[in-house]
Amino acid sequence: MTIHIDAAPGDIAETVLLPGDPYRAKWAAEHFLSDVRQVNAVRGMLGFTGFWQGHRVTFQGSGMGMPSLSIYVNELIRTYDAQTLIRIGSCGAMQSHVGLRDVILAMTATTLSSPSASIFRDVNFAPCADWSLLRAAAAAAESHDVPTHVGGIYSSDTFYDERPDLNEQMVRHGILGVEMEAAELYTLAARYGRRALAVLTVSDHLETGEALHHDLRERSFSDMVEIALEAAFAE
Ligand SMILES: O=P(O)(O)O[C@H]1O[C@H](CO)[C@@H](O)[C@H]1O
Ligand SMILES: O=c1cc[nH]c(=O)[nH]1
Repeated sequence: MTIHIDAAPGDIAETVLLPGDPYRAKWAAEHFLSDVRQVNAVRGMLGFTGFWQGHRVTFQGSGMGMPSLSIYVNELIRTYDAQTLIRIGSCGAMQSHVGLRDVILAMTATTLSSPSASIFRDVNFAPCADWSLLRAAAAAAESHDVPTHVGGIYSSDTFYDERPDLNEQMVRHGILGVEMEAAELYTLAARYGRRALAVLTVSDHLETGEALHHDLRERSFSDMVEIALEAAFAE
């Protein structure tokens, strides 16, 4: 048990999929896992452990933003010894060739700040995905009928952004989409020698202003979840 996760030792699988939304964790666990058990409800940040094709998996909500994700990922790694951590999140598209509901595999995650920024001082650390997971996710995506893009994303501290100039620089440098957690996930995975990846579904488009209803963000991103599961257990 930790301060934020009520699971007993052994209740959390080595492979943890992390949606920001705890109700996406509930939907995904009910939809994709068998023999499912709820393992966390502290602060409503739901977690579930079950089996996907014989493999033990935990879906654990991580909340919104890097400070929240940092709490869950620190506890999942340091107390529960999680080895593979895959974020399954929504994001805003930043390029015109990226469409609503497309999948993005985040090779790198640029950020202005993160809970880890202070330990790097003057260094601009480059948070990046685990190569074996990224390669496996790209291969898995080929058998899904969903346009998939691999490249850099931007992990922002704000959803309601007041710095359009920053977004302009991201767009100019080919950043595919914006979300709020991956950079800290990649940094913590690097620190503790774990595997991490962010598989994202485009829920908003910064250029067109399109935005999916919250019900769809919670319960419709099946391709993203399947790609993450297939990557996690690829041979
Ligand atoms: O859908 P999730 O996984 O929460 O991810 C995105 O959605 C939230 C903002 O609506 C932020 O957490 C952002 O990163
Ligand atoms: O951080 C996020 C997440 C989803 N959509 C956005 O536009 N931003």
